[in-house]
Formats: sequence, structure tokens, C-alpha cells
Amino acid sequence: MTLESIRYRAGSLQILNQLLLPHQTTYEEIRSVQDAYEAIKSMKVRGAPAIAIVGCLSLAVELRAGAGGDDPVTFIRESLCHLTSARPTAVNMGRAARELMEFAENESMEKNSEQLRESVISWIEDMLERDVNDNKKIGNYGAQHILSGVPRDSVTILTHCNTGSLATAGYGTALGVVRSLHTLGRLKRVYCTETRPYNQGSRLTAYEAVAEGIPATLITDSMAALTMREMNITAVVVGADRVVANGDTANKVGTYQLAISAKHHGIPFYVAAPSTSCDLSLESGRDIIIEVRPPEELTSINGIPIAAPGIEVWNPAFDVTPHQLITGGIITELGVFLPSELQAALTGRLTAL
Ligand SMILES: CSC[C@H]1O[C@H](OP(=O)(O)O)[C@H](O)[C@@H]1O
Repeated sequence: MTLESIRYRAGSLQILNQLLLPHQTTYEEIRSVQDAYEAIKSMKVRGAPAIAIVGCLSLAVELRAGAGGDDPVTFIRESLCHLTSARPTAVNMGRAARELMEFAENESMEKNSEQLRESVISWIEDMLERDVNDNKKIGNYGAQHILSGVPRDSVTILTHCNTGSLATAGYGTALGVVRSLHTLGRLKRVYCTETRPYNQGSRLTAYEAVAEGIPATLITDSMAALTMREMNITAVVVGADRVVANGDTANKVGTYQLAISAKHHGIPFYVAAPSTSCDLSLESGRDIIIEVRPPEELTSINGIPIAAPGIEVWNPAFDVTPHQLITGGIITELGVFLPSELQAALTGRLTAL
């Protein structure tokens, strides 16, 4: 059973409010682009692929209700620009916006407003189906690559944040690799970090693993290096919010130090991400904008203060792992590539951002 973070049918969209997990399973209606913007900004829905999916589906819901009137192109452009501004580091929403806008402008040359709305809705629904299919390929490619490198019957993985059904179109990226290993009967255990301050690991990844009977152990972020030394970790597999041309990768804060520790312990470090999380328009990680989130997300949990009042806070939501530390490879729906191979592998698959 994979958890449904998103429920969509023509004209209707609901999201699982991830701020309430694991204690409450509550779905909320998304009736407009603004509803989606607020859900993404507040992280009721999160995860680079899921952000793009919810953003675009909210547009489809409004278009089905006739939004944009006689000028749907302007409505579409303004909506996509607004949605892209919600969270700046993950590239998926910006990529989808760029590609959808190009499509809509081309279609508007030969279609009336009603036909254009239908055509754009179909484009969005096709994108959802493609993302679902791509996720499964990532899981399978990643599992095969990791298994090819180990003589042992089963493997132990360490992962960070949440990259499963709650962050994607369903199967997951890094957690999709774990799912594939588990389905193959080759997963001994996955260690998941709690991932402060939003606790994607303890609240979301642990929730998915327990729901599916995946053998998982929760650790604090500070236990990761000791776990790599003591627990015979086969590979570290994480997700991505933006992989750039040289393979540098922005991902949940804490990923960089995991990569350093993996290097020290001689453990292969993998990034799992669809090609839609890649941005070849940026040369290196220095060019990636890192979202800084509100201090309260670090100084309190469920509204309960856990830090000294008045303390200064720095709360970057992501950090950048240099490509030199991504020693296992970048796992995509097209295969597993070394960072140095990525640009060639993706050129032609990706439209320029
Ligand atoms: C496949 S999800 C990718 C990525 O998104 C997460 O960030 P957030 O929870 O802030 O949206 C995390 O960095 C995952 O690795």
C-alpha cells in the first residue's frame, strides 16, 4: 500500500495535510491556485515532484471551471508564476511552469479559449501519468545498480528526509529505491534520519515504512555518522530538489554532511531524482537559491517552544552536495549516471529552463 498524498479526478483535488501526520490523516480540498500556493508554502504538501503536481493540478481544477474567461493564457501565466514563487529551491514546479507555458502559447495560436483550457488540462494530466511511471523506473534502476555492486544477499540503506509516496506521484525516488529493494526481498534494513526541523523522516518516512512493513530504524540526524560506522551500511540514497549541470545537488539540509560522512566511511552515496528535478541551465551548486524558512519551525514543535526564547535562528531548508561526493551516482528514470555523465545523458530529454 503506498500512501496517497494527492487525490485527483476531473475538477476535484484533495491533498493529505502532511503537517498533521503521523497523528492525523486529514485530506483538504484544493479549489484554486491560491489554495495550492498556500498548501505548498506552508508545507502541507511538500517534496519537489509533489509540489509541481499539486500546483499544476490546482490550475487544471480552475481551468475546468472556466477560469481565464476569454484570455486563459494570461491566467495560466500568472498562476504558474505565482505557484513557482512558493518554494524557490525545488526546480520541478518552475520546470513544469516553463514547459506548460510554452505549450499553452503554442496551442493558443489555433484553439479558442474553451479548446485551450481542455488542451492544457490534458497536458497536466499526462504529466501526472508520466511522473508516476518515471518513479517506478527510478526505483528499479537504483535497486539494480546497488545490488550489482554487492556480493551479499541483502543490503542496508541509509536515507534522509522523505522521498516516498508523500513527496512524489506515488512510488517515490530514494524511498522508491528502498521499496524496490524490499519488493525484491533484498532489503535487510533502511535507516531513516528524523530530519530536523520539519521531521520528514520521523513523521513521514517512518509512517510510510511502518504502513508497508518495510524494515526500518529511525535515528536522529546526529547518529548518522555512527550508524555508517557501526551498521554495515551498503549505500546512502537521498532525493533531490535541484540537480545542476555538473551534478551538484540541492537537497534537504543535512544531506551535505551525510555525503561527507559517507565518503569518510567508503560508502557509495546516491542521489535519486527524476530528470524533471534536473536543471541544466545552472552550471554549479553555487547558482542554486537556498530557501530559508521561518525560525519557528526550528524553535517549536506543534506550537510547543523547544528553544530558549530570544535565541537567533538560521533555518536553511536545503544544502548543496558537491558532485565529487556523489560517488554512487545519480539515479534517474533514464538510468544511473555519474555526475560527469549527467549533462550528456539528459540533453535532449530536457527543455531548456
Ligand atoms: C522526492 S522529494 C525531493 C526532496 O524534497 C524534500 O524537501 P521538502 O520536504 O522541504 O519539500 C527533500 O529535500 C526531498 O529530498
